[in-house]
Amino acid sequence: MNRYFYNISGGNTKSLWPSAFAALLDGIAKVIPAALLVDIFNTIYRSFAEPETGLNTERLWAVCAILFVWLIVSYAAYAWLYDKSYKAAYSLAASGRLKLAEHLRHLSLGYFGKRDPGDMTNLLLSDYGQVEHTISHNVPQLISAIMLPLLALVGLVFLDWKMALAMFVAVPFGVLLLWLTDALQARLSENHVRAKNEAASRLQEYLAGIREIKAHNMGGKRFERLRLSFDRLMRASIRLEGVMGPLIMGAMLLTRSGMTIMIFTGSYLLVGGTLSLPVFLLFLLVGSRVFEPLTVVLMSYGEMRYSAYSAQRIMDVQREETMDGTGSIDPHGQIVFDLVTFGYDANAPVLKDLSFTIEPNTITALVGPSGSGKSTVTRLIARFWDVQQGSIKIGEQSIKHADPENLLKHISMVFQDVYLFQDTIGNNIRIGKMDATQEEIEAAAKRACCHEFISQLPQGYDTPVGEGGSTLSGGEKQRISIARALLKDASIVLLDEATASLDPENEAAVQQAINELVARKTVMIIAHRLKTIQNADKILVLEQGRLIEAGTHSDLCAKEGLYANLWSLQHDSDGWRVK
Ligand SMILES: Nc1ncnc2c1ncn2[C@@H]1O[C@H](COP(=O)(O)OP(=O)(O)OP(=O)(O)O)[C@@H](O)[C@H]1O
Repeated sequence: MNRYFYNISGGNTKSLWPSAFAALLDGIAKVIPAALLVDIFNTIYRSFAEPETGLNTERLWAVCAILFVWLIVSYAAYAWLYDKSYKAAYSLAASGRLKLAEHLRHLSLGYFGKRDPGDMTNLLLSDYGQVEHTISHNVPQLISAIMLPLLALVGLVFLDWKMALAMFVAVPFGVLLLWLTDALQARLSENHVRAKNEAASRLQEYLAGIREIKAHNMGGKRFERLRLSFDRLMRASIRLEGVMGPLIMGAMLLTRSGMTIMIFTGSYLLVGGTLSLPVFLLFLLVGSRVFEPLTVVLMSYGEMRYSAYSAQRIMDVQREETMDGTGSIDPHGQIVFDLVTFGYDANAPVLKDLSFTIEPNTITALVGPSGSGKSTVTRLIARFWDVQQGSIKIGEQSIKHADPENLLKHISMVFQDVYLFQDTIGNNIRIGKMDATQEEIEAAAKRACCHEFISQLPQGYDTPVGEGGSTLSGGEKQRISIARALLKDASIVLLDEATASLDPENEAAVQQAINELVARKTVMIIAHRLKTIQNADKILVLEQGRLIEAGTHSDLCAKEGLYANLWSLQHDSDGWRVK
């Protein structure tokens, strides 16, 4: 139970206390009118049983006054309960989501490779939603449902222990039934959450890939995957409700049977003359109050069990080890790879014993066949992953111990597949420097050769772009990402050169933008067309993750190795060149 509360509160159990206390007050407030009603009945009953004393109107008025005060106090308690429990739930979920998103930012990219993006979205939205609901609704109910019977039991035992025993005798059996089915409930909930996440992920995949699905006429196959996932969800839902429903109903009936047992016992004792009518009435009234929240909480037991798995999933991600470090790099230092071995899967190295040095303010090109590990090298410099063997140093600092924020502050990256956020063009450029002025943004855009096309758009820099930048051409997106990098003005530039697929006009503009970007920087460029890098200071040739050649263009041509071979194979038109 401790673990349950620990998990649903995201490790902050104290945040549940105000709502628990409010629920307790609310619970107490609920039994008071029952006791007062019995007093009213008692007063009226006595005026009939002992006519000579007459009706004690003063007492009746006093009880009415207390009832009135109770009304105000219970309203205040209820309002407080609402305020505390909802605030606790929503603020826990909001801060928890942000904390988790921040935590995700510090995880290795390898972690995301192992998980479905749809699953991560569900974790942040659906799982937190589930936990939010449990904290705002189920936890206060649970506290009220436990405390109320306990308080009632203590009070009623003094009044008539036999009646109190009759009232609560069935409760342990109801709880026992639930306890016995706990493991089954946990398994069914787990299956259901998994099926729900799977269906949401398939749906997300289907919508994100709708263009490809249409283009390749894949509707049938992909739709089949989607249909199957919905089918699995339906079966998991039926199993969850169909199996757990009767069991929970059984536990509820068992618990509620206490009321019937008590009525039988009360009638028997009343007839036998060992129980007074007002006390019997008091038991009936308190009983109806006590069993109501108990029943509600048993009904929501399934939901609480369900949210336990959601909370567990959230905590599992929270416990994932982050990429930490405190060191600062010297952005003007050498970049040194020393016997680096790395694989996305530790047992299948993609880079093997890789050693090289990049001098500051020089341009180094990475060349090699597809899959030889070029992109992997650039990702390792930015510490998207940590290496398994060897070390990467920038200046004297091993990046394994560098603060990732400090490291990335000094690196600009331009990828082939540019991602633009669903925001204005101006704000997409501003990502390079969040406090940039409009003038700085426009200056960067001019240097990246995108000011002209942006200015021609109806809303200029305020033009919104669709998620992923779907409303712009490939070349336009490339230039916006270069403008971002120019605005950032980092000392190290990692560039996945991507002009090959552009039309000549766009290509010339992107080439000019790249020239602006790489001037006076330490640059590592992945070259797809060798003509573009023939003037690089150093060319590294990779094959199957090993460095097989290194030198200038003329050195490598003279060697007549892989580079010379690739060079002679390429017949590209004139393109961008390192000056
Ligand atoms: N995120 C990843 N998870 C697992 N394996 C990966 C991942 N990224 C790349 N790989 C694998 O690592 C190897 C090297 O990939 P990398 O992208 O570094 O090669 P590359 O030389 O840049 O290729 P290309 O020129 O085609 O872009 C490939 O076998 C690739 O399948």
